[in-house]
Amino acid sequence: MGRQIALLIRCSGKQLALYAMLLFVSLSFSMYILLDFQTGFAGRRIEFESNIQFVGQSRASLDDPTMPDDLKQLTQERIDALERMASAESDADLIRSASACYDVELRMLDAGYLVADEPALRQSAELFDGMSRLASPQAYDTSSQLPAVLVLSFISAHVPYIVWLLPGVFVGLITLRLFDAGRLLSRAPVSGVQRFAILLTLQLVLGAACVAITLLVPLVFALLRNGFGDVSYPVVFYQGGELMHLTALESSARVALLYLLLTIAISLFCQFVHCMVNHSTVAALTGAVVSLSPMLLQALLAQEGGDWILWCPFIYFYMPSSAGFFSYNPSSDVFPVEGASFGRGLMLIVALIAILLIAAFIADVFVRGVSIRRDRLGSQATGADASRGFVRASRITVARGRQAVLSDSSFSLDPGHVVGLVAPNGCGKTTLLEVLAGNASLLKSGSIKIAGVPCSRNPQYMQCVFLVPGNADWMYSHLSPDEHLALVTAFWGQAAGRVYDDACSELAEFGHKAVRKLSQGMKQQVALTLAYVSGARCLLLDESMNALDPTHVKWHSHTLRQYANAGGTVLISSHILSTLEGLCDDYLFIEDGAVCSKRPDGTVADYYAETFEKASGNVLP
Ligand SMILES: Nc1ncnc2c1ncn2[C@@H]1O[C@H](COP(=O)(O)OP(=O)(O)OP(=O)(O)O)[C@@H](O)[C@H]1O
Repeated sequence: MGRQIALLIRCSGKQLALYAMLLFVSLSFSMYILLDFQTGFAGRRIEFESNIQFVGQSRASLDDPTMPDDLKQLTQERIDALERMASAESDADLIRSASACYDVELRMLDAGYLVADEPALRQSAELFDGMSRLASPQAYDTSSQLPAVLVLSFISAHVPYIVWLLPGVFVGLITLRLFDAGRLLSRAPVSGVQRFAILLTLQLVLGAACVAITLLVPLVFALLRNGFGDVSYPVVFYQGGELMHLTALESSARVALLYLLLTIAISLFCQFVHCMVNHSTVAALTGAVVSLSPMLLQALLAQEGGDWILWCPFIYFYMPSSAGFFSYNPSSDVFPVEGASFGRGLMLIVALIAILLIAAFIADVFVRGVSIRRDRLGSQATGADASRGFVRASRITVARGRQAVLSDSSFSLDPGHVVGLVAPNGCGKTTLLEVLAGNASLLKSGSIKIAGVPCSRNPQYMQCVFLVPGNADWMYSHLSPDEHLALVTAFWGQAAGRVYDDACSELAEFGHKAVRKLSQGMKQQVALTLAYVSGARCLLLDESMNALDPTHVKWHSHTLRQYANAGGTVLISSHILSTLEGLCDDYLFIEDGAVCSKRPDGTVADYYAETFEKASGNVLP
């Protein structure tokens, strides 16, 4: 499994690089703006300066003989504090005298001499008291003065919340796309548990890489611009009604931890949704929309906080709130709800991730497991005339939704045979190939067995069979043929023989190009080579040679013959009957909604004309 995961990580490397580039451009731009951003303290300084203008007025009021003595005393103390602030030579002096000033104002408020917003005043007094107790309190006016490490929490507070969702959605999208229904790896012979473990590990590794990239961009930027700074720089803020003290490093570590957990939660949620809808884009978008809930909850919180909100893990993902406010700057808007704390949030988030993990696992393994149960039931049906053969279909009825496509059909395919599948458009060739390839949900009754294993997505069955669909959508457009070959070798784990080596060397010329840049014929060459490399004993080819040039038709016909001679079974559908003519030993025709096995006396083209064209009266002059 390690080899498979390592390969998938390597295959995702290009997308990761693209992510890093996009992020670098967008974050660098916002960082450029943010690094000159005024911190809250700049506002405080203005406030203090305007207070000092009132010193003169206050001093004059001291001459009023009617003024009570205790008020005179308090006013004098306030004037002293404001004057100390005005002449403060260091940040420490400024903060300590501001704290003394708030303290006097509080006493004036208590004595009934001051009319003010009491909660705000008390909070400011407490914050400045907390700051003034720090060993070296400092007051930075702009973000470009902050220690580099603190820029992470500063950025977390200012970058739009949507940026923090990007890695989770991105990781969800690129990992789940690999296993989307119909894609190459969705048919890999791995168990549900193994696939789940692969996806989970991939999400963790890529998620951690994305988080590292996202945090590294502002960190490098800040290092260049701000210098290293002091990692023990104090951060003071309110949380759940309590004054908190953190160092810059602790605050940034909280940001990184929350970010990683958020990424895991989103990608897990995407995986959970993917089990239900089997569409990676829908899953990733749903994950993104749900992940926006912290913003909605914050909006709710601002209006009315209720105790219930404390039990919503999503609100703790709101990083400016949970990780400590972005600087020394005293803040009162961090978790206004009493009882909310980072510790509690962490506990709830971990519980949420555990629940998502279990839910995704159950959905992934058990929801898909339904088809296995049905297949077991199907396998109990006894065959009428299909008692031998490597592939055995016994009285099968196949339907797409309510529309029956094939009814009550039995046939068998022997090893060493190349069998042509012939019928007019829409008769059910593709549907038959899909059901033979393990899509048991199409099988309504009867049984299909390959090498004695009942049709299902279970690994033993999927190991025996390899379907090459008619179009190239099942391959990964951003990966090269070489990467596809590596995936098939890693997941199917077979690949042997000279013929397969020859097929691979045929691709050497364009093996490094992304599949989306190949022509139709080149894509078909890649697809056929993947089939040989899989080592599956039964190949199902859906019009897989229609775009090949005559030379490649000859080459692959020869290869398929060798493949059959080595004990393989090939079922190939095509409308180009001349291609089948020189290649096939037997034929399956679909007539009147049922499959029948025949070896026509004359050419297959004559049989086709006789059976399908004359029957429909659709004969050209
Ligand atoms: N995805 C689908 N959803 C619903 N019905 C489908 C789907 N694909 C095919 N069908 C229906 O199933 C029937 C058989 O289609 P199928 O694609 O198996 O035929 P075919 O013989 O492969 O045709 P062609 O030669 O044109 O490729 C058709 O009636 C078609 O309308």
